[in-house]
Amino acid sequence: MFRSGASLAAGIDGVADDAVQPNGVDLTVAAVFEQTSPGYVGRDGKSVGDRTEVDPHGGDPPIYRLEPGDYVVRYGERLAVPEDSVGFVLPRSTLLRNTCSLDTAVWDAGYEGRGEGLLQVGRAIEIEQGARIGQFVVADADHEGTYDGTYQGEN
Ligand SMILES: O=c1ccn([C@H]2C[C@H](O)[C@@H](COP(=O)(O)OP(=O)(O)OP(=O)(O)O)O2)c(=O)[nH]1
Repeated sequence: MFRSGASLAAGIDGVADDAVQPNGVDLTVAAVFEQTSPGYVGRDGKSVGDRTEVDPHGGDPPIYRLEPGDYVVRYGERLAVPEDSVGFVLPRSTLLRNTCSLDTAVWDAGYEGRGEGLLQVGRAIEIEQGARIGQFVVADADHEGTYDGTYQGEN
C-alpha cells in the first residue's frame, strides 16, 4: 500500500500545502548539474564524477534553459524515508509530455537528505528553479536494517 501525501508531508521539512498530493509529495528542482568527468562503480567502491552546476538565466525567477542531454538534479526538499517503507520518485507528467523525464533509484528506509536524480532532456526545455518536477511516493515495505550509506544526510 502507498502512503498518503499528507502522511509523508509530516516528515518532510518545508513542504508547501499545495505540494501535498493525494498519493505523494511534489519535489522541486533546487540545482542542475552537468557531469564533466567519469564516475566509478566497482564491486566494493564507487565514486561520483566531477560536475559543474548549470547557471539558470538571471531574472526573477531564475530559469534553466536546458538543451537535450542528461543532467543531474538536486531536489529542494529534505526527505526522510520512514521505516517499514520504500520510496520512489516519478516525473511530473508535463515533463513526459515535453519529451523529458526523471529517473529514480530506490529510496531506502531510513535515508534522510536532499537527494538527486537523473533529468533526461529529449527536447530543449525551460524549467524554473523551484518548480515542481516530480513526485515522491512511498510504499509499505519489509526491510532488514535501514540505510546507512555514504549518501546519508547529503546536501
Ligand atoms: O533516485 C534516487 C534514489 C535514491 N536516492 C537516495 C536515497 C537512497 O537511500 C540513497 C542511496 O541510494 P542507493 O542505495 O541506490 O545508492 P548506492 O549507489 O547503492 O549507494 P550506497 O552504496 O550508499 O547504498 O540515495 C537518491 O538520491 N536518488
